[in-house]
Amino acid sequence: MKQAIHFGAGNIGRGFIGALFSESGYHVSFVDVAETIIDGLNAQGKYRVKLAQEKDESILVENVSGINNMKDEEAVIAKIQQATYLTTAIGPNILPRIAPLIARGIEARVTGNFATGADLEPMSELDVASDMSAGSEKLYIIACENQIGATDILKGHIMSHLSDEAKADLAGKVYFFNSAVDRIVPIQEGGSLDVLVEPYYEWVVETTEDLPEVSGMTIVDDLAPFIERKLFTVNTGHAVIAYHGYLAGKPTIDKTLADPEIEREVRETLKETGAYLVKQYGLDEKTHLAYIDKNIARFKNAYLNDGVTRVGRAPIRKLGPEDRLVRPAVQAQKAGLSYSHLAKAIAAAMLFDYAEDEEAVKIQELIAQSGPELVLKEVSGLEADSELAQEVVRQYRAMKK
Ligand SMILES: NC(=O)c1ccc[n+]([C@@H]2O[C@H](COP(=O)([O-])OP(=O)(O)OC[C@H]3O[C@@H](n4cnc5c(N)ncnc54)[C@H](O)[C@@H]3O)[C@@H](O)[C@H]2O)c1
Ligand SMILES: O=P(O)(O)OC[C@@H](O)[C@@H](O)[C@H](O)[C@H](O)CO
Repeated sequence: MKQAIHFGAGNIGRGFIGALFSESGYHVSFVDVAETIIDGLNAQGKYRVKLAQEKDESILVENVSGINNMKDEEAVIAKIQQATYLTTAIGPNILPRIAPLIARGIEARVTGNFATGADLEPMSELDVASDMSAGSEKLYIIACENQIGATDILKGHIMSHLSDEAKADLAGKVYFFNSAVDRIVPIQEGGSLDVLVEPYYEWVVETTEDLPEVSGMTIVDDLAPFIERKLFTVNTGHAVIAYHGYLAGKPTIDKTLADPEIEREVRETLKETGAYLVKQYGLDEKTHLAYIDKNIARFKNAYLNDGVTRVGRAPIRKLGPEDRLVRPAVQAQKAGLSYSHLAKAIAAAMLFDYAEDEEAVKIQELIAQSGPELVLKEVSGLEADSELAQEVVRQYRAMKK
């Protein structure tokens, strides 16, 4: 059977990427530190992806297993040697931590070093033949994270752990492609392996190579408009709802959007990112407005029960210079476009004082030390005298009252 190895058996891993590989005839080996999930995958070998909609509908995901990378690095290395695809959905902050192990797998694959062979599953002649016809002598690596250039970033970490011999031998054998991944998958309740997901999905991969078929994967030769359109519409909109919802004491995204004031704020913010995207990528304005409407309808899906604290999670990452709030605001300012609603969203993110989120706690500590200006400088790369930083601080002080 064709092999895919996926790092991160969480919401998107099981609910989206792993499910697509399984549907495409791959055996999916999930790599994770969550013992219960890994044990469950090995015990059951299957789970269901349930659609968050009125009609009861679910998809059976089969041919799955799990490896705990804290306990069995050799099994991960062995799987990397067999895989056609290696994907991640683990969170941008974790990519540097898994890179050394991925590098060991690649090293073993391209040079033969480190290979124990002990954990390699025997493949039938038919499997070998079908793998060769699918091009499995090549390994395709795709990071599926909400981050611009996530695969390039992962590649940089992997390269720093490879020997010169392996680096020289990668061409034609190991490929790295950036991607944009879109499907809302909330935190799962109940502890089963099954995953509740929204019906909509989009997975866009940037390459000019001819890839072995994976259902649901869209290939483009330039990802920039896709990832920016996604990140600065779906994720900007989501973040605005999460941070304003949190401040208003709302539990979920759909319940927050039921407040017409907040819906108006979301639309105004997305008009700002939209004006930048339309100008930058020559998008058709009407089509983009329809894209905004479509996403607001997705956010209203009450079957998802998606918490504002999940969507607002990791505010240091979300306030980063290349992320969903600061980058479009900086770009809008540079282009002479309006950015006041984005500034308000940045201010709201700095007021996200959720005690169970380590990054939120860290931001509150920085603010307590030296005010919001320090966060904007240290986290967002904005100098205190920039117009954007001044507007954010003004909004922050107004909202804090
Ligand atoms: N959930 C969504 O709606 C959604 C949609 C699109 C993209 N994404 C992106 O997908 C990525 C994953 O998000 P998620 O919602 O699935 O998160 P998640 O927390 O559900 O899954 C992440 C998984 O990674 C595992 N993990 C953490 N550290 C690890 C380590 N060192 N080694 C191995 N496994 C480790 C965790 O145990 C967890 O199972 C993020 O980049 C996110 O932005 C999420
Ligand atoms: O995953 P994050 O923390 O980058 O962002 C939270 C949500 O906006 C995100 O997970 C969305 O649900 C997802 O990106 C939809 O495709």
